[in-house]
Amino acid sequence: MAEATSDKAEEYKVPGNIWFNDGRDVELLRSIYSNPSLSKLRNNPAGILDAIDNFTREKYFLMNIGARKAAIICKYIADTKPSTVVELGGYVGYSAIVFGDAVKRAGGQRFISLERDPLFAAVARSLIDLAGLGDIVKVVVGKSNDILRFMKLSGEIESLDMLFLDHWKVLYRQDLKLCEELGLVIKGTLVCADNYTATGNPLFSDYLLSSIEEKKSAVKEGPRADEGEKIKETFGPGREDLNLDLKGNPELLYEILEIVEVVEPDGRPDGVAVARAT
Ligand SMILES: C[S@@+](CC[C@H](N)C(=O)[O-])C[C@H]1O[C@@H](n2cnc3c(N)ncnc32)[C@H](O)[C@@H]1O
Repeated sequence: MAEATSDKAEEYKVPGNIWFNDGRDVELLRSIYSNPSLSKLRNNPAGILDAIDNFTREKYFLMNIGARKAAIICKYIADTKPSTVVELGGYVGYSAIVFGDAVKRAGGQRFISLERDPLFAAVARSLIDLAGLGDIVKVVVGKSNDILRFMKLSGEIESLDMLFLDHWKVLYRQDLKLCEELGLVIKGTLVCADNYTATGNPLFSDYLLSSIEEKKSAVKEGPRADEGEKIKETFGPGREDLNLDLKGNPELLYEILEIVEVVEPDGRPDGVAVARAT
C-alpha cells in the first residue's frame, strides 16, 4: 500500500454536520458564473476545478474527490486509455470534469456520470458545458442500478473499460456485482474506488479480494439471514435499497494495482483503490 500523503494547498473546509442539501451546490454554480474572469474559465477544465477547490476552501465543504486523489486515477487513465468510462455518483461534476478531460486527452470516447439527484446533476451539466467537455461527458440522472441496467439493455453500452465508484459505500459491492452480471465489467475492466480505506468498506474490499471458490460458495449458500441487518448497522438504516441476491460473475478475479492512502481535502484519512478484472 502506498504511503499517505498530504498537501496543505488542497485543504477544504471541514464538513461539519451538514454536507449537502443546504443550497451550497447552487451557490457554487452562481459563484463560478459570477467570477469576473468567467471568460477565462470557458473551455478550461483546470480553471473550473481550481474555482471549485477555491469555493471549498473559502465557502463550503463539497464532497468532491479533490485534486490529490483524482491525480492517482488520472495516471491510470493516461496509461490505459479507456474509451468508455462510467462513474457512479457525480455530485456537482468535479470528478466528471477531471476524469472526462483525462479520457478526452487519452483519446477516449465517453465518460458517463450517473447521479441520482437531479439538482446536483443540473449543476454538474452546467459546469461540464462551461469546461467544454459536453461532447464527451454525459450526466444521466437516476439510481445507478436502474441506469446501469437501462444502458446495457438498450444497447447504449456493451462493456466498460473503466468503472469509477464514488456514490454510497453500501452500494459499491452490489453495483459492482450488477455490472459483472450485465457484462459491463469484464476481464480487463479497470475498477477504481474512492473512499476505499477511510472508515473501511469491508463489503466491497472483501469481495474484490475473494477467490473464485469463495464467490461460488457464497452464491451457492445465498446471503446470511442477518446480513441485511448487519449492513444497516454498519452503514446506517434505510439509506438505499439493499439487494443481496445479486450473484455477480464469480469467475472474475481482481488484481489490485494500487491502494493509495491519502488525506482527504478536509484532513481526514482516506484511500483510493485501483484494480483490474482478470
Ligand atoms: C461523494 S459524492 C460524488 C462525488 C463526485 N464523484 C466527485 O468526486 O466530484 C456521492 C454522490 O453519489 C450520489 N449517489 C448516491 N447514491 C446514488 C445512486 N444510487 N445512484 C447514483 N448516484 C448516487 C449522491 O447523490 C452524491 O452526489
